[in-house]
Amino acid sequence: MGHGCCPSSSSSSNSRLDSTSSDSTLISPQKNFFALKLRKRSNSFEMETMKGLFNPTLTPQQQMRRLRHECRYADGQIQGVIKSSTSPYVERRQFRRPCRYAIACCSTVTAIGRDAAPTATAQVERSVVRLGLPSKGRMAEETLNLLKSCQLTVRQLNPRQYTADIPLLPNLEVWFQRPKDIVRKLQSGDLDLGIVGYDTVSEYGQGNEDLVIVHDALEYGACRLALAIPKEGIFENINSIDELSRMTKWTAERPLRVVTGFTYLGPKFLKEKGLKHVAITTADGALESYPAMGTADAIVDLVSSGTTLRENNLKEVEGGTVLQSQAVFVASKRSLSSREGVLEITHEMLERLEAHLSATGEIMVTANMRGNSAEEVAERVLSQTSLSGLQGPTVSPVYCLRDGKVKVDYYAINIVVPQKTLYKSIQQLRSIGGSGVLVSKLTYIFDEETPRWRKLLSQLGM
Ligand SMILES: Nc1ncnc2c1ncn2[C@@H]1O[C@H](COP(=O)(O)OP(=O)(O)OP(=O)(O)O)[C@@H](O)[C@H]1O
Ligand SMILES: O=P(O)(O)OC[C@H]1O[C@H](OP(=O)(O)OP(=O)(O)O)[C@H](O)[C@@H]1O
Repeated sequence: MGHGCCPSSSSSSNSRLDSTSSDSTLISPQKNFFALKLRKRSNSFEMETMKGLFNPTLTPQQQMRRLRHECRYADGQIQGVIKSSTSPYVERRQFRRPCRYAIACCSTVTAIGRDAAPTATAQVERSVVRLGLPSKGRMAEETLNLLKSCQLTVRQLNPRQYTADIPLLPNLEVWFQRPKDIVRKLQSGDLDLGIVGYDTVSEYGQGNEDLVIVHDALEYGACRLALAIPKEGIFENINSIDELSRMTKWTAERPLRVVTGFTYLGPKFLKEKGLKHVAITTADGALESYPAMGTADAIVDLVSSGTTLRENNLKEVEGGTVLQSQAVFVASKRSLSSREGVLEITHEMLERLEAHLSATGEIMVTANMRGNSAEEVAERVLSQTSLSGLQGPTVSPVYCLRDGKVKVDYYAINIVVPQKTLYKSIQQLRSIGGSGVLVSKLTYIFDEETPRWRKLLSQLGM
């Protein structure tokens, strides 16, 4: 596989391309990596950079087509020449409309067929660590918000770009991908870390032992994968999975028709539950409409509030929950063990996530209290049910100067209390003589060493 870059894009026949500046080409030392700079001819200071990775599952032709498409999105008027000089595939393309931009591209794209499996063999050499985040959909925004709350703000220069970074973690690249692709790319080695729903890890990871859950409860994206059947008709008296499996109606000729987007977890679950005559069909959305349309008897789909099921006259049954899900932090064991920097970044991210999540919903309360000694003040505080704090109150003397002498009349107390019981805590503090109460938000609560980190190390055999 060659590596290098083309000179700035060559001029086109309409000679309006201006790309003599070396700035129009950005060279990445990584293989299979492309980088473009789009330069506005009239204003050489206005530049846009696009970075990306050649997708090994696409042919070079498909890849270049996608690249052209992306370039157009970067600016509605971009026209130019795309050139890939060192690869087996070289494209020179002129666009019809007048060119205002020059586009140069360096690549080492190789002719890997579309059907090439995303296995570890397709892994590119790189020194940077890669984190996959959901590019869109219901997980995207909350993922970015969570990272931001942990001071791991993701910086995306252009909303159409698939890459971004986290300034606090310099050796990390962020890749925005569809949740299922994050799981696939962790397995193929194209990503090292990811944040997705546990349902997605389970469905697309299919028990792959290389995937390891680093943090299993990021506290958003909560839902469950569940079997649901119509409330009425033949299912009126069926309220459990056992009752469903005992229905004599289902035969090899007329099986229970189940529609699901979870074609790995769904059938596996039904088999484990002893349902013998089942025909699975797959669909992408609006599964709840299938039973009413008569195209399925049951569905296996995600449920969170249950509204969609209710509105479509469907019900869950006892024992019909395939799995409970929420957002998780997942990693490739292979990357953790062998790629430099992955373990360190994982540790820092895990510590920040845990400390932030521990602090969520907790409030720091500081107050002054008169007393004869720290012990006596502590006793008074501990006599109140809502003032015990995480490990008990911190009580420290407040020194003041009186008649030329240092005296202690007051003690400052610090306690962490749940936000929910804040008002009760304040009332209890006042009742034991607390005054000057300050309330402040907590960013992190760092524990000694997180059990999740110890568990991860043991899973890695460390
Ligand atoms: N009520 C819900 N319905 C569906 N997903 C939910 C729900 N609540 C939380 N989630 C989480 O959000 C994820 C779905 O996000 P999204 O809809 O963006 O993904 P997707 O449909 O898999 O995306 P794509 O179709 O582009 O691959 C689920 O995998 C799950 O973890
Ligand atoms: O229990 P509820 O809160 O009603 O949520 C459940 C619904 O949400 C999801 O659909 P989504 O809105 O993501 O659309 P989709 O089916 O097209 O993916 C899921 O597939 C259910 O249909």
